[in-house]
Amino acid sequence: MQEVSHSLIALAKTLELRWQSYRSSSEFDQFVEFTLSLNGLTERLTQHNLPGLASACQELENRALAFFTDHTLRPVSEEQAEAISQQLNTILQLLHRHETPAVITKRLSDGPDTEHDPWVRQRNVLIVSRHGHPWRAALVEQLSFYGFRPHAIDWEDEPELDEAPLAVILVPDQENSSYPQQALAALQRLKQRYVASYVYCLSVPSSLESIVSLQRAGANVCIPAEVKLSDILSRILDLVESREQETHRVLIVEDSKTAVAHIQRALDLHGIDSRAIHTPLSLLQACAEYRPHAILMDMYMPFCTGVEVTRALRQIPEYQSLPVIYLSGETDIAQQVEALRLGGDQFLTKPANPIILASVVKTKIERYRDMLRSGRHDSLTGLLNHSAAKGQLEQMVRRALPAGQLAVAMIDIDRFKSINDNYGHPVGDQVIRSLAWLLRGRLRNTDLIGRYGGEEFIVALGGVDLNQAMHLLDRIREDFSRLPHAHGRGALRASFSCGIAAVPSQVTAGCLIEAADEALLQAKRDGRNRIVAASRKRTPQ
Ligand SMILES: Nc1nc2c(ncn2[C@@H]2O[C@H](COP(=O)(O)OP(=O)(O)OP(=O)(O)O)[C@@H](O)[C@H]2O)c(=O)[nH]1
Repeated sequence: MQEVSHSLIALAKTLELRWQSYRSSSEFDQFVEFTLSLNGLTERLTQHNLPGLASACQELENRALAFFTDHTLRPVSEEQAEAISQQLNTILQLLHRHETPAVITKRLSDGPDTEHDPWVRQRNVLIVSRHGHPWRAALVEQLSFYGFRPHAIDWEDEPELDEAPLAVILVPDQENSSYPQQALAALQRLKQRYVASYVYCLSVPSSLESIVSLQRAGANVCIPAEVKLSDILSRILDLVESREQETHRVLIVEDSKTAVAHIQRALDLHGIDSRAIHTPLSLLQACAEYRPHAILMDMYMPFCTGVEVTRALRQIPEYQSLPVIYLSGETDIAQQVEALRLGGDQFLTKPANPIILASVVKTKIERYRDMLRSGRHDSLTGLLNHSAAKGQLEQMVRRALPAGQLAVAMIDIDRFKSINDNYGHPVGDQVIRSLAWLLRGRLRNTDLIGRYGGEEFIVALGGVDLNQAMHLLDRIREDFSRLPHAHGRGALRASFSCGIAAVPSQVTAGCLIEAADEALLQAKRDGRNRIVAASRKRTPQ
């Protein structure tokens, strides 16, 4: 946690220094360096799930980038520089204020009933609506269950919060009609005060005019009128779900050493790892060893063209969708189109602007990762699916043994068939999703959470022993049993049973799952809505 906030603050410090260097020298090169730092900070804020701050940074970056393309704007006027200084100061102040709460502080609590249990995310969400709006109470109740601190205010009220909210949710009085002036004014006021908070406007009619006016006033997300409350919650929960931080690996296929140095510098500045090969003949070996997430391919090389190499690469199933970005001095549009038709993903003209190069590479890699992820994730809940969860558990066991700690819980919703039978499948699905959100909201990013079967989930907690896991999951069990699930005639309550096993009693992923499953069956036999610890050491088959 410390490490994360320090790295953000260090980046902010560099940014500030670069801006000061530019201000004292007025050299455009320094301005470029400042923009590069800004871009790095935006990326890092996105990775740290601070979308509000990231978009504030992005806005400043766009403002700065205008000076790259429009030469008539240079040198930067005093007035423009002052505006940039102010925008930068606001971002830096917010960043310092966010320093601790910005990062999810989830660690295993030593004492079970401490007031501020670190496993629970205490993050403010501001709901603005007319007094007594029916959605207000429902949002407050649901958000509290998932570990948020909701605050509801009327349109004209000033919020009294100890820190900026993660999100602001605007609920208009009338569904599916344009936001009245009073709501737009409140939105503007709040956005000015909480620059970094993410603003959701609910029940927005599908008219371009309405969406544009809300965006101008500061809305980040406009949710159409037909979207249900449960889906709105899922979007807010997605906001806090951190993505695993992974490095981006890029393989450069380029015969010119100068071009390689230029590209590697640009990638390096943006935290992208790279390796270069000077001949396409060693491409397959480099791909196997380095496992790149994208390839930057020169178009014209001594042995063959980039297009030929890419076509050959696409014959190998493993590399069929690996992003390939061509780099060439080629400006002939027809040639570029042909190159893309033959298997490339993007064409950049050399020498590429470093910011554009890094941003294209990152975008392509993110899309590629999303595509890979979709095969590993369950579509109803967004959690890891059965086989991906098993694979990840095996890795966690390997990392934990021989001396580390790891606990595995199998969780199964009680009498789920009767929920489906009495209230219908869509309500059953909603109960499954609610449990997924609760687990996502309460567990650490490093924990494994998977949907193991229909209404069965698997959880693996690294660095945690059996007793600690029992305590933690029991709190989640208790909260889940109190959570109301809306249906056509009111709300129902559900519960789950859970079995837990841990290393070192169990020494393989298979043994952990079997032992936890056996304990889960015992929990069902003992009356459900309870947690049972595995009692027996299993021998690996
Ligand atoms: N709505 C919905 N139902 C599902 C899904 N996957 C499985 N189910 C249903 O979940 C039910 C599971 O029922 P059972 O295994 O008999 O167990 P149970 O009713 O939960 O009872 P206990 O586990 O003994 O407490 C079956 O009726 C499945 O059809 C799903 O994705 N959505």
